[in-house]
Amino acid sequence: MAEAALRALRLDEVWLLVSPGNPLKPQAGMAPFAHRLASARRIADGRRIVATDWEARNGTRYTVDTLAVLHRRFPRARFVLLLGADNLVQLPRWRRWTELARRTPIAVLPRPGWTRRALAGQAARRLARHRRRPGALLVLAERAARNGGAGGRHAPWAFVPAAENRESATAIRRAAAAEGRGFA
Ligand SMILES: Nc1ncnc2c1ncn2[C@@H]1O[C@H](COP(=O)(O)OP(=O)(O)OP(=O)(O)O)[C@@H](O)[C@H]1O
Ligand SMILES: O=C(O)c1ccc[n+]([C@@H]2O[C@H](COP(=O)([O-])O)[C@@H](O)[C@H]2O)c1
Repeated sequence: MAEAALRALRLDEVWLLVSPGNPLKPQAGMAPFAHRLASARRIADGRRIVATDWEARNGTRYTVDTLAVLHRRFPRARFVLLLGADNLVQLPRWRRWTELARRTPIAVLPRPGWTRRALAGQAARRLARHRRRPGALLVLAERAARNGGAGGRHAPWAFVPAAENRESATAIRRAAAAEGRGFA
């Protein structure tokens, strides 16, 4: 997902923001934060794909708050929020999601069983007039920043056509539990 986004959106870096706890997911069965961070670090290359404990260090759990802190801390950087298609379906349940989508460009990657539903879902319909092609996201974000940034236009979003990947954290947790492996 990170590699496809790097290429399609022409990003400088992808940050894997390891969540201290998704506000909409039960903690039960979740690997401890340190294990999840270590696991993300193993798949990152430490150069263009970087795993980070930013949310844990800054005390934010809701993405709208995390991005507000990131924008303040790195005012010259242009951030794009990368989401799997399942999360676009869920987006209307996120805290202050319309504000999040207005301020932050979003790129959605396909996920088996979710892509079609996501592109026909509530968030996609509500944001339809702000949809652009992937290559345009950063150009538009740069233009918006030059014209006054957050107070200006609605941020764009895009669907990134990429190969689908069947992996799922739930399936990995289930397989580990069934084999009595716990968290590797
Ligand atoms: N196979 C996948 N294809 C596309 N996006 C994915 C895939 N797996 C995870 N993602 C996306 O990566 C982000 C982090 O996902 P996470 O690490 O929670 O895995 P998950 O498989 O979605 O977890 P769970 O199974 O617990 O719901 C989310 O935006 C999710 O949509
Ligand atoms: O801000 C919210 O209300 C919100 C609700 C659900 C999920 N998120 C974030 O979405 C990201 C993906 O969640 P997950 O569990 O699918 O990896 C993770 O950073 C979560 O904190 C954020």
